[in-house]
Amino acid sequence: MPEDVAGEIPAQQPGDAPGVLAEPEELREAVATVFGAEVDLARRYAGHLATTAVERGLVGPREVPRLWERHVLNCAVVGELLPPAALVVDVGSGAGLPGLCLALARPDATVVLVEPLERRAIWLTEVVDDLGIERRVRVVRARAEEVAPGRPGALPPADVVTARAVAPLERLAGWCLPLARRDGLLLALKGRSAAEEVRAAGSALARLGGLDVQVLEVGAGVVPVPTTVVSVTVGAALHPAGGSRGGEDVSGRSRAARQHARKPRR
Ligand SMILES: C[S@@+](CC[C@H](N)C(=O)[O-])C[C@H]1O[C@@H](n2cnc3c(N)ncnc32)[C@H](O)[C@@H]1O
Repeated sequence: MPEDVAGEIPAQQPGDAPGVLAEPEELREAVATVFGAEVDLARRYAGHLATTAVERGLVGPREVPRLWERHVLNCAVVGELLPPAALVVDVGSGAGLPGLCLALARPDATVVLVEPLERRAIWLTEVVDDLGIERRVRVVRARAEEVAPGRPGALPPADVVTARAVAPLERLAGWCLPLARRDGLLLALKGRSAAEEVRAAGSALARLGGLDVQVLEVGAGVVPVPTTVVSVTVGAALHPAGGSRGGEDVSGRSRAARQHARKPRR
């Protein structure tokens, strides 16, 4: 058991049946703040990361002791940037980072996890089913370019497109900005390279239709190390005809229905 994984609930080991992974004592308050009523589901997701994701090569075994701080919480705090009842498309989800963390931190959101690798998409589908959140999380096995407007597999325009560790900002923007509605956001989790990437990609972002590029820190005062996010707003140039979302989202619920939806069952 990793030294910093504490709690009454035994920690998971590769080879164990998926269960829960308790957060370290020093992160207990942060986890409760970020996940609220969904904390048990977050622990079960972390249990999957520590076992089945390691066994299937989605997560390195050395990441297990720092899953909560460096991965789950680091991603989940980005939930504070989502508008109410948002449709979120997470590009290159891998093991659900940040998409699944956001779905658990913000149960009012509907999340589409876009992941091209079959092994990862299968694992994501199994975890979504196990957590019982399939009504608000959908897994799409595709590259971002394949779900862009005009393609046969096009997704409805998202309020927010997220990505972590997928590609340099300029390439990422080329893939992600077309997936968002007009005035929607690309939120790219970028770490220390954020300001430098923004400088390097500046004129390309404008050419791609991105506006109001900002480097934000989220989770300050909640988690030990805030998360750095590059936020880019989608301008009218990308959606001259409007590009707003129609009546229904990927879950088949209207925006009004999502806004008034009660928290989904566990
Ligand atoms: C380094 S992993 C990061 C996974 C996860 N976002 C994380 O932070 O742990 C990059 C992921 O992006 C996916 N990917 C690469 N190119 C992509 C594309 N064009 N569209 C969607 N996903 C892509 C890969 O399959 C892989 O799962």
